Amino acid sequence: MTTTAVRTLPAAQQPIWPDRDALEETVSRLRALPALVAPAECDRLRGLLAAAALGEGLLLQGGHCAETFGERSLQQVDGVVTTLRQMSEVLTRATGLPVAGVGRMAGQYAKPRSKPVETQDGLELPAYRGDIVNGLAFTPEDRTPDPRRMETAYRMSEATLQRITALGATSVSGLGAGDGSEFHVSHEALLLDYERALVRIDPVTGRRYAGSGHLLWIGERTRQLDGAHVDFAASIANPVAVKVGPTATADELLALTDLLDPDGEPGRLTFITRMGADRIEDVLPPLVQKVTASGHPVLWVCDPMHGNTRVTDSGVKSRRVADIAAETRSFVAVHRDVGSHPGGLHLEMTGGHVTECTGGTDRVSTEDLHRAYESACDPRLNRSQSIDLAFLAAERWGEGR
Ligand SMILES: O=C[C@H](O)[C@H](O)COP(=O)(O)O
Ligand SMILES: C=C(OP(=O)(O)O)C(=O)O
Ligand SMILES: [Mn+2]
Repeated sequence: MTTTAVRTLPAAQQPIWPDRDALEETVSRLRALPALVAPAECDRLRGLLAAAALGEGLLLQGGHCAETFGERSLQQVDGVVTTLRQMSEVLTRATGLPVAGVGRMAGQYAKPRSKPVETQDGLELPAYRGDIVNGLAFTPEDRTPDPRRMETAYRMSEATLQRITALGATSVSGLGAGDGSEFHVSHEALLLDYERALVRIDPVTGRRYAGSGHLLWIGERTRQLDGAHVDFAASIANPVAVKVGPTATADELLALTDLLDPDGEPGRLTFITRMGADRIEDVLPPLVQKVTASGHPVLWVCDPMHGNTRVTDSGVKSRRVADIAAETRSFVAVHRDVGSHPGGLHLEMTGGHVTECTGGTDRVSTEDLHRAYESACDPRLNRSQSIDLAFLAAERWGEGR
């Protein structure tokens, strides 16, 4: 498909940029910048995901719902990477399987929203769509989409990758395979002006790679078969994932495998299911059965966060660790029943002591939520709740081995 044709496909969840000149300027500047990740690094991750898809490994993907701009966000990188590493160790010890650590990091700046606008005290403004689009403060200045933010997102991603490298958790080629310190980055490929501007051709192979992150996923709200996001994912050689919610049908998933992984190459395509603890046991089995029967070697991963969001009586978005644990348990049980491999976890989490989800060893209560609610979007597991979940997962995954 030509670039012109790609641009005419419907693209959900895109901002309306008021300043078109600034958009064009920013896009041409981004086009001239180097890719943030290298093709060989993306291929290396694809290899790790292939092992997981074949039952010989696990994916542990985690980080903030929405990364934000500024120094504070860079300071939080260490906590997320360290927590993911500790969780990986717990999982590897219990299962004997290598765990591919992948951050929701260095590019997780764009958010799809349920509503395009937010109203407070009679004032209606555009919804916050992530720091790459607009600001969180409820003012007309902040909420007006500003395309120049895309260049800031690039610079912040660059600084985040440097920080990860400084931690010795660098991805890939440099540190060599299998030494336990590999780390890759991922984000939702939502903002197409940004993603398209960072696609680069690998001079070695001539293949097109997204240069914005190693693994990109398509969200639940933008996975339309005839939409621009799926088309974009089909056009790049990186490993890709798709979020799969409870309304997905087996036919849709089979169509996605045909569009995104026509050659059935393990490691190319991951389905991240996010059904909700109360629905997973009804809706997941037929999907897994039919995709498995088709012979496509997709990697199945559980996001136990997005199907379990609730709004408290005081209007705060939260999640219960008990629901997150229950969906994780059911995910493993469903795959064991079908005979497929439960391939890992996708989490919204942080290394800090936030109070956004309730429960866990440190017993965060609904009353505690206001104490340290720092997320710009969805509620994350704090450090201790993340480690709790790693032990729960280790128990479940360890049982069948
Ligand atoms: O992170 C995911 C979505 O952006 C988020 O769940 C949407 O939340 P909303 O319903 O507040 O728009
Ligand atoms: C938007 C997200 O999830 P989903 O597409 O599954 O709703 C997310 O992962 O933050
Ligand atoms: Mn989220």
